[in-house]
Amino acid sequence: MSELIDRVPKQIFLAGQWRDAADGSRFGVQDPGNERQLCEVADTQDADVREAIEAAVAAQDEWAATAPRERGEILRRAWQLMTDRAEDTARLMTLEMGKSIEESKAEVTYAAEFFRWFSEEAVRVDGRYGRNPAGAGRMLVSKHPVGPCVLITPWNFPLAMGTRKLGPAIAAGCTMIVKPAQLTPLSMLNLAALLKEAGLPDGVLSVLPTTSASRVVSPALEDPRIRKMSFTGSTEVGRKLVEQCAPNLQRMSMELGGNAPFLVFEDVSLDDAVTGAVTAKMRNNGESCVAANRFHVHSSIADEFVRRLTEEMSALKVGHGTEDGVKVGPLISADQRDKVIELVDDALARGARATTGGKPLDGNGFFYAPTVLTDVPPDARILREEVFGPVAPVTTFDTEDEAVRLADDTEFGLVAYLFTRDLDRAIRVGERLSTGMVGINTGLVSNAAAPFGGVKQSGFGREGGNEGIEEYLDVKYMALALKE
Ligand SMILES: O=CCCC(=O)O
Repeated sequence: MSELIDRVPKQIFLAGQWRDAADGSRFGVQDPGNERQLCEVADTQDADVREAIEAAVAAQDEWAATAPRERGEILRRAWQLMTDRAEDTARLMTLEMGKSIEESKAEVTYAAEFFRWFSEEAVRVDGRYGRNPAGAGRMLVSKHPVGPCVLITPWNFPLAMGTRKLGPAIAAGCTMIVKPAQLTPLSMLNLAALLKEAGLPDGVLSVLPTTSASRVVSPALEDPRIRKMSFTGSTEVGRKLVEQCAPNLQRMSMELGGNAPFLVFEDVSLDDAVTGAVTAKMRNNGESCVAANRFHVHSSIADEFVRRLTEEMSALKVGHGTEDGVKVGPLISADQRDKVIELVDDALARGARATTGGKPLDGNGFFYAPTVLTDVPPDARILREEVFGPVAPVTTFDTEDEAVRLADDTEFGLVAYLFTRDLDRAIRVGERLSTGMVGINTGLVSNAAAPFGGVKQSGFGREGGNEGIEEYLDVKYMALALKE
C-alpha cells in the first residue's frame, strides 16, 4: 500500500511541471478507515496561483488551435492508461477516500469513460451555415473554446468528477486550473501525471492542492481572463461561487446538492425495487449527490419493502475499504459522520424507528452502520436535508398525486427514482417530477453518455453526454452580406 502512495507525486502540478509550494508548506492526507496520516502534499500558496493563472492564459490560444483529433487522441490514450491501471488507481482512491475497492473500481471505469466519450466528442463540434430569413445574406455559426477554466472537484468521487470536467475542457480546447478537494488530492495528482504521460502539453493543466479553497479560487475568478468555472459540491458553497463569478460574468456549471426521492408503486417486483433501492442508497457509501435520500413507498407494500430492505442493508459487510468482501467503507471524516448521527438522532427523537443500524460503529475510522428508518414523521430533518451517508428513511403514500407531491417537496431537483411496471405511469410521473434526471426502474442514472445535472437548488449546466462539451464552448455568429 505505501508503495502506491510513494508513487504519487505529492507536489503542485504547475503548467505541466511538478513543484513544491512557493514557501515549501505541506498538509497531511488522512486514511478515513483508521484516521492515520497517509502522506503530506504541497499546500499551494498565492504566488503559485498567480503562476498557474498566467500559464493557463498564455497557453490558451495555442491549445485552442490544436487539431480536435489531436486532443481526442490525448483523451483516448488517457482512457487507455486509466483502464490499464485500474487496479492501482482504485486502491489509491480507497486509501484516501475510504470506499470499498469494488466501489473504487467502478469509479475508475466511470471516470475513464468520460475521457473515452469526450475523445469522440472532440471531433464532433459542429456549426451551421444558412441563408438569413431575408434571403440577402448568409449566417455562419461556429463554436470556440470558452477559454481558461477553473475546475473545482469534490472528495466523494475524486476521479470521476475530475474527468467529467477535464474531458470536455480538453476536447473543446480550454486550458485548466484544477482545485481538488483538500481531503482527496492524491487521485487528482495521479491523474495529472497520467495526462502528462498521455501527451497533454505543458501549460494546459495545473492542479493546485490546497488547505484553502479561496486562496486558489478567488484570485482566479477575480481575473477576467479566466472565462469559466465548474463546481461540484454543496449548494451553500455554489451560491458563493456564483457571486464570485458575477463581476467578470464567467460561464458557470454548478453541480450542487440533492435530496433524491425514491418512489415505489404498488405494482412493482419487490425484488427489483429493493435491489434498486440498495444501489441508489449505498453506492459510494451513500456519499453521493444522487444517493436516494428518502424512500416513499405505496402503503400496501411498505411493510414488506421495509422488511426486505432491512434484510439487505443489515447483510452488507462494513469495514476498511481494502478488506475482502467489504461493501461499505468509512465515511470521509468525523464531521461527515457527526452530520449523519445528528440527522438519524433527530428522526429517532421525533418517533422514527431503526429496523437496522441507527448508530455509528465503535473503534477507529468514521464508520456508520447501514440503517433503515421507518415511521419517519414529515417534520424529520432527514427528509429535507441531504444525509450523505448509509441511511434509508422510509415513508408511505397512497396515490400517484401524493407520491409526486412528496417527491417534489424539496428545494433540490437533481434526480428522482421511480419503480413501477406501468409504462404509462412511469412516463407520466417521470415527466411531472421537478428534477434534472429520473431513474425509471433503476437505481443508477450516472453514465458518461448522459447529461448529468439538476434544476432548482441542485444547480445548472450539464456534464457528460452531447451536452457536456457545450459548457466549454462559446457560440460565434458571423453575418455575411452577399451580392447575388
Ligand atoms: O456526487 C455526485 C456525482 C455522482 C455521479 O456522477 O454519479
